[in-house]
Amino acid sequence: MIDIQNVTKVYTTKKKQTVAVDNVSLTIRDGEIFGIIGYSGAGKSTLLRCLNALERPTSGRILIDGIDVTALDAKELRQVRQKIGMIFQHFSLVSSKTVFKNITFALKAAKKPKPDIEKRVNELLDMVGLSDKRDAYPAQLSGGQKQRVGIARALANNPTVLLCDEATSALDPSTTKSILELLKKINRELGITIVFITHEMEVVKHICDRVAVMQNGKVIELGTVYELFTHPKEELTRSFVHSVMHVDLPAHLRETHTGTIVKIQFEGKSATETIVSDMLQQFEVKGNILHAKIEYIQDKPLGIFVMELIGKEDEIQRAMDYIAKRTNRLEVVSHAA
Ligand SMILES: Nc1ncnc2c1ncn2[C@@H]1O[C@H](COP(=O)(O)OP(=O)(O)OP(=O)(O)O)[C@@H](O)[C@H]1O
Repeated sequence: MIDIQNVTKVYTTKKKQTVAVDNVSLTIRDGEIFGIIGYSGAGKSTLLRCLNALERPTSGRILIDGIDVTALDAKELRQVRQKIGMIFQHFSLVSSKTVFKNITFALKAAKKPKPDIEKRVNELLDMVGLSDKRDAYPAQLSGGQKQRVGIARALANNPTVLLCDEATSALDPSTTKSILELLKKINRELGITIVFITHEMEVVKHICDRVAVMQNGKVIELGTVYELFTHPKEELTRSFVHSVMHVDLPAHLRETHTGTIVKIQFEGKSATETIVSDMLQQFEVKGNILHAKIEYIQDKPLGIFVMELIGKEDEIQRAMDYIAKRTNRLEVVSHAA
């Protein structure tokens, strides 16, 4: 378990003081994939770097499996760091060394015997699907392959925690997906706790169990990914959710419609029920679907429908009340013209 207790990090330069992390407290459970999302400058990297003591907090404590990493001397820190792997946005590979050498580096640093090193590197290359690239140099690899080497290197010493600093931000969408799938597999099969920082809600949706939203050094919202997608409380969280779930209508549709336009959110069970067709059968209204999107988040459905309801005013109201009762989430986008 990672227990972050009242962590503050202040950078002091000649000109100014920056509070990069502002009194953050979080508990990250064993075996979960925990996301930290925020825009540039929110303090995500600084907080992540505090977890493996690349940065020392100005105040507060971080306990990893009960060990206070903020209070270790250099030797103790080296030992603890072997249990905390890290991968980076720009991979941080040594360009003059082969894939094999890049990975052995971590094992040599941990003073592993030579025959063990050879065996372990082959295992790792197999795990990340790069056995055929053992003798290639980083320049001969694609971005996704470089990140796979980064992952193999981070896992070399069997860490219990893997820190991911914008690990897919330099990759295209399909390569991002394959790296996220690999990380999920590692989490599932090896039970490694993953902390993933990102500015992309799509990534959070794909991989995380829980997520903290950071702004100006503070955690402003925390919950399971499904909770945040279905009931975002803060404006910033809503805008992150909107970036994935957006169902904006073209302006001309808003202008030319004759009926009442409603937006309906279906969550969990309600997404699998025949609510719309029941409504159309029970009330004298016609429904015209203008926009619809269903996402599966943590394997649970979340649907957003934008519909135009056409009929008499009181019948539309009764139809809307019916849907609101069964879904709890109905919003009138625009009244009948
Ligand atoms: N070494 C440093 N010295 C001074 N200020 C720093 C240092 N590192 C970060 N900062 C400042 O701390 C704040 C938080 O930066 P941080 O890199 O943690 O944010 P972030 O959310 O990870 O953003 P990004 O994704 O752009 O890295 C920013 O205002 C940044 O300028």
